[in-house]
Amino acid sequence: MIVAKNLTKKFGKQLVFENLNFTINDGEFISLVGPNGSGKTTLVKILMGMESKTSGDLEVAKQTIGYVPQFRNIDLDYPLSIEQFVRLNLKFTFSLEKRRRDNELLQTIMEKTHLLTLKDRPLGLASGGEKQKAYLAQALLNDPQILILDESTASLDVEVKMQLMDLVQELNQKYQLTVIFITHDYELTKKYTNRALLFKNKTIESIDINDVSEKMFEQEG
Ligand SMILES: Nc1ncnc2c1ncn2[C@@H]1O[C@H](COP(=O)(O)OP(=O)(O)OP(=O)(O)O)[C@@H](O)[C@H]1O
Repeated sequence: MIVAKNLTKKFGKQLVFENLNFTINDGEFISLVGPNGSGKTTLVKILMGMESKTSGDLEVAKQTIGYVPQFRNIDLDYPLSIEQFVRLNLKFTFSLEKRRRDNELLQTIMEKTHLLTLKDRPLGLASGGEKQKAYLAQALLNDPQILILDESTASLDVEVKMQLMDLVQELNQKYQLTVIFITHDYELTKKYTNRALLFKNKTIESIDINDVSEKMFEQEG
């Protein structure tokens, strides 16, 4: 569970948001919505311990967080295969027993993300959707209870976006994974998420999914 109490963030004199109060329950699929610069990434960074808060509290029960970043361009001659790339998130160990368990875990994750048949494909030659699945698999390797998707679908075409979101939905439903989806996409919010947290006027509002409207996705603050 994630609980924010009067959470405030300033960069120097610039107020990003103030007095955020919200709760995210285990197993929820939440969208984090708001205009450019409203503080979505900053909030997520505070959640992951990468950025400090100015005041208030943000409590996260002892849970591991997996982070799937925005789509990245990868050179065509990037030297790792999909499986080798996913493996980067495994800590090196001399223990043979630990290595055996890591390999089993890797296989399970590759299966869950439907990457087994693609494992030897060079990452640089993989399609946008396949790359995104590889980032997802890498994030899942730490067995997170919370998954953050940072506009992960932004530059994918509609069909591929849906495939990725279907997969995340499957993980959310089967394993009670909490998902926080940072997005500017109205359709995906409506189709996949249970609730929206909307940044507005430097604070945050919880919006029932039935009340989420296209207007909330307009970019002007
Ligand atoms: N390290 C930093 N130092 C100073 N200002 C920052 C820093 N990081 C972010 N900001 C500012 O804080 C505000 C919120 O930025 P943030 O990236 O959280 O917005 P966002 O809602 O994620 O935007 P977008 O939808 O464009 O990704 C912006 O005005 C940004 O310029």
